[in-house]
Amino acid sequence: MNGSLVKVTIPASTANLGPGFDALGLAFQLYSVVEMKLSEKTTIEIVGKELQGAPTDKSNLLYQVACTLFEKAGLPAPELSIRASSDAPLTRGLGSSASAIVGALVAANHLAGEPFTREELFQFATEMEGHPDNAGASMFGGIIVATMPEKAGSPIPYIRIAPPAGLQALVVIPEFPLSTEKARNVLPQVYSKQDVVYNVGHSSLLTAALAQGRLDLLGQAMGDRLHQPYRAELVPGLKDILDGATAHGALGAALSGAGPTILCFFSTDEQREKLQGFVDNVMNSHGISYRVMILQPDEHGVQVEIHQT
Ligand SMILES: Nc1ncnc2c1ncn2[C@@H]1O[C@H](COP(=O)(O)OP(=O)(O)OP(=O)(O)O)[C@@H](O)[C@H]1O
Ligand SMILES: N[C@@H](CCO)C(=O)O
Repeated sequence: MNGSLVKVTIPASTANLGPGFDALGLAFQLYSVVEMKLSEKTTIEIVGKELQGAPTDKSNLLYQVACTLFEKAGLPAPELSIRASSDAPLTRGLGSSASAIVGALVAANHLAGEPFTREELFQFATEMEGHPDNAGASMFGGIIVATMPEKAGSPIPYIRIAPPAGLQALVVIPEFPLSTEKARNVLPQVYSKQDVVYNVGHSSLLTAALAQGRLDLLGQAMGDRLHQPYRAELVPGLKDILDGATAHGALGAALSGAGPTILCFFSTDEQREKLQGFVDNVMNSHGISYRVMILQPDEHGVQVEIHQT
């Protein structure tokens, strides 16, 4: 039996950045940790308050993903000792499921003797999530531009962009959870040509602005008509923040992933202070409990330490 303990640190992430629905992701310096080793009998320990509620039996996502990795490698289902903790909350739009999937794949791949490359692990993570935005950011760090491949089962085409210098995010995290499934179920099946053209233009401009460090264009480029207008009914305060953020210090604002977290980009202390007062007013006027975090982009993606036991 491989006696090593694999410790994996995975960044949380935000997806979409407004118009880049299922295509753009950004990693944050907000981390979860998965420790995994082969064992006689499976045990799963969940540490800290953010992951409370996650199952501690073999239905746990981390165990399930590790088993899938072993199966893909042609190995029998393993018994594992798993310990998980996180500074990022579950079901809030900060990519917890993607970071868990990425962490479990990377850890299990080491225990299985590294049969797969990082690119292949990204493909598996994307297939499990159904879209590459959060998974790419957690795997590689920085800003990820990615799409599903034309042919199922093929490598995921993506480009990583270094985050522009000085870019920071103020994230407003409501206390209530919102599952991605619920937030996808409110989206229409069909869109008008005008709305599709709007998003193609905005997402393209946003990607180019991020690549060239044009923070001045984020406010215009982050407009979206594909998901935020429909998800606003699930997130009190979202519409007010999206409508008013750039007049109150933000470079641009968006729903983070499927929500309910709301993301406001800024780059100076003055902008942050103005924004903080604005979001406090909006959230309090809606009577919503929330917390605010200031987050910097993560540049490294998933990190691995191996400890011999
Ligand atoms: N460390 C973990 N251990 C077990 N299950 C986890 C872990 N992290 C996330 N999950 C599972 O992922 C679910 C959350 O996934 P969901 O896609 O709804 O939200 P999210 O990933 O936090 O948000 P988003 O995808 O919008 O950024 C949790 O309810 C839980 O089942
Ligand atoms: N792109 C996804 C992210 C959440 O997993 C969505 O907005 O539904």
